[in-house]
Amino acid sequence: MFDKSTWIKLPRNVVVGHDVLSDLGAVVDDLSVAGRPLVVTSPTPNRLVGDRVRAQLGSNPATVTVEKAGFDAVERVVEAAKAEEATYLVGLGGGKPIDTAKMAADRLGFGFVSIPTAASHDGIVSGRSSIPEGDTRHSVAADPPLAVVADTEVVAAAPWELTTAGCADIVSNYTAVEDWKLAYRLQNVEYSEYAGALSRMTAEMLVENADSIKQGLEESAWVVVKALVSSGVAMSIAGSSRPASGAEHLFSHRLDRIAPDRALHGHQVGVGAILVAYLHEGEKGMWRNIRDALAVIGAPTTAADLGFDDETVIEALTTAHRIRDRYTILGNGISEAAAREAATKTGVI
Ligand SMILES: NC(=O)C1=CN([C@@H]2O[C@H](COP(=O)(O)OP(=O)(O)OC[C@H]3O[C@@H](n4cnc5c(N)ncnc54)[C@H](O)[C@@H]3O)[C@@H](O)[C@H]2O)C=CC1
Ligand SMILES: O=C(CO)COP(=O)(O)O
Ligand SMILES: [Zn+2]
Repeated sequence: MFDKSTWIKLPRNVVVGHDVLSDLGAVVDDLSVAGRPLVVTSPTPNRLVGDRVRAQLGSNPATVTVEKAGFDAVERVVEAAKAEEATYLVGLGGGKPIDTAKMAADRLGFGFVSIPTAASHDGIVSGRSSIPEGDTRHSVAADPPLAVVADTEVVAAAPWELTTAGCADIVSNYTAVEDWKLAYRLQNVEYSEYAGALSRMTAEMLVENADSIKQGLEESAWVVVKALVSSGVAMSIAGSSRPASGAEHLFSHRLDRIAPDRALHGHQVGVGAILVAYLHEGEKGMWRNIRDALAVIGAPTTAADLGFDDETVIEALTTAHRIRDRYTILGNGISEAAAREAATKTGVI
């Protein structure tokens, strides 16, 4: 008897482009969400476009400003939503307020709208939240946004390193998919050909366009946001972050525990992808293409670029497998000698 089933949750409206913030009211109307919104943002995005967003939402919606991500912030948003009798949330800003809104919406059983002001990683469109707590970080499943409204004029004006971090998060899909396939072959982990192919194609298209991704060009923001959307869709199809998160993400999550907020998520996973590609295929493999693409974009390719010393990178690489139960090329852990060889041969240290 055929007994398979799948449930793919996707955003209903994805609106990307020049001045699309002016369409926000229409996008929300189209969702048919009744009642009042609560805007969840952080200080800079609020200062830059908060008033424009609120004007589009009508009825002068209340705003919660998140300075620091974490479960406390999620709780504060939940309480504010109840106090304001809000019926849906609007996440406005970078990954921090969007993840907070996503988690709070999940807790409340509300829908939420994502308005990214930076293309810093694929969490701005995905159904995953990454919430820090103490020196750990929880990666939690939630529903994806009902709508994504990404104004490329706003995104293009964000600090350039946020965009290069988003690019590197996409480039890291190469190794994430290789890890996923490996887990399928060795551990019989469920693998989706569609999600794997979409994720890899997204990385390939970004790398092919790497030369045209330039600071100050709104077209670059367009290319990167579209890639982040595509990567988010791959995760939705898979029903997990597997298509976009393999050993390079474990490495980054480990760095986050050793030194929180030292470097951007995307930059860490980019350097992780160089190392992990080397571990998969050795000296003649993809790692050079990954490194060169990151270098063209202007993303970090070495430990020093990230602001880490060599020993921290070795520690993170040899202990990354402990982060979560996700089979990757790291298996049950690689030796210090293997980690040092990979990091040295690739020029990461
Ligand atoms: N859901 C997921 O899969 C993932 C979620 N995350 C979460 O995302 C957070 C990191 O994301 P970020 O976007 O780096 O954090 P963020 O929201 O703190 O933004 C980074 C900085 O950029 C500024 N910014 C944003 N847009 C701007 C603009 N248009 N102009 C000027 N400044 C602007 C913000 O004010 C902030 O200072 C982490 O705290 C983590 O919790 C990180 C990785 C993956
Ligand atoms: O960052 C992500 C994908 O790019 C999400 O992955 P995690 O599930 O490892 O948090
Ligand atoms: Zn990521």
